[in-house]
Amino acid sequence: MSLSIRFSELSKQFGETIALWRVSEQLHPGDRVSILGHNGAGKSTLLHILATLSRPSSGDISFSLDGETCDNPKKLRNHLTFLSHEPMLYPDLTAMENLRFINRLYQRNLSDAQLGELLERVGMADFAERLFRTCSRGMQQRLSLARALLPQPKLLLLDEPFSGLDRGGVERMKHLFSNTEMSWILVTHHLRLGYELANRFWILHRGRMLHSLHKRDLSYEAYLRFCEGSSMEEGA
Ligand SMILES: Nc1ncnc2c1ncn2[C@@H]1O[C@H](COP(=O)(O)OP(=O)(O)OP(=O)(O)O)[C@@H](O)[C@H]1O
Repeated sequence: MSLSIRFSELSKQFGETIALWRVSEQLHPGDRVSILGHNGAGKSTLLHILATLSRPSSGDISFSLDGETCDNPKKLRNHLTFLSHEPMLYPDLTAMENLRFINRLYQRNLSDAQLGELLERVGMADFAERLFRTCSRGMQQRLSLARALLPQPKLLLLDEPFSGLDRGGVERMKHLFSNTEMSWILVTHHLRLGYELANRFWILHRGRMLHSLHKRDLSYEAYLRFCEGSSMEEGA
């Protein structure tokens, strides 16, 4: 199963605020995109629309599964998952119980051993029996990633996935995002990580797509200059 997205002239307004203005792009299977831009540039707004969680005020967006147009959000959400600021996990369930619940929700039939392996991949194997509400912020972030990976999506939408993670957590996520056939779209203020991991870059500025770049032939210095053009500061 492959997933592609094409959107054109997408705009989103919240009352008087123009969050996105006539943004057009395409996402092909295997694309790894970093979305960059200053605070309020429209990155999360775009990600929410791509996640089918928000509708644009105007413009067109079309999703294809194996080349067939699909406009059923429920079906699409089986193939794309979203790691947002909200953990979307149950505070009074343990890490493992949360994964069992998500497993049933997506009807994936993974065994406890497979769920254990997933916890291992995100570095949470030692905390399988810990209640989610008693997990530290970084642990919660790791478990949120496990939730997003569990359905084995074709596209992972990632809003600041590195926030709250220690160095080991960042390294694990880097490894996961570099060694996957999944497409992903990453919103980040970490310019270096955004460059290292992605093969495409969408730079937003005041709701507009200022630059859409491919990594081939684009040095880190040149990339930084494009980012600086939208007056961003380099992240850690
Ligand atoms: N639900 C909302 N209601 C009203 N305004 C909103 C809403 N969501 C976003 N906005 C506004 O839309 C604009 C774009 O916000 P968005 O969250 O997409 O930016 P961002 O690039 O993700 O910013 P940041 O880097 O700070 O997370 C901002 O001016 C924001 O205040």
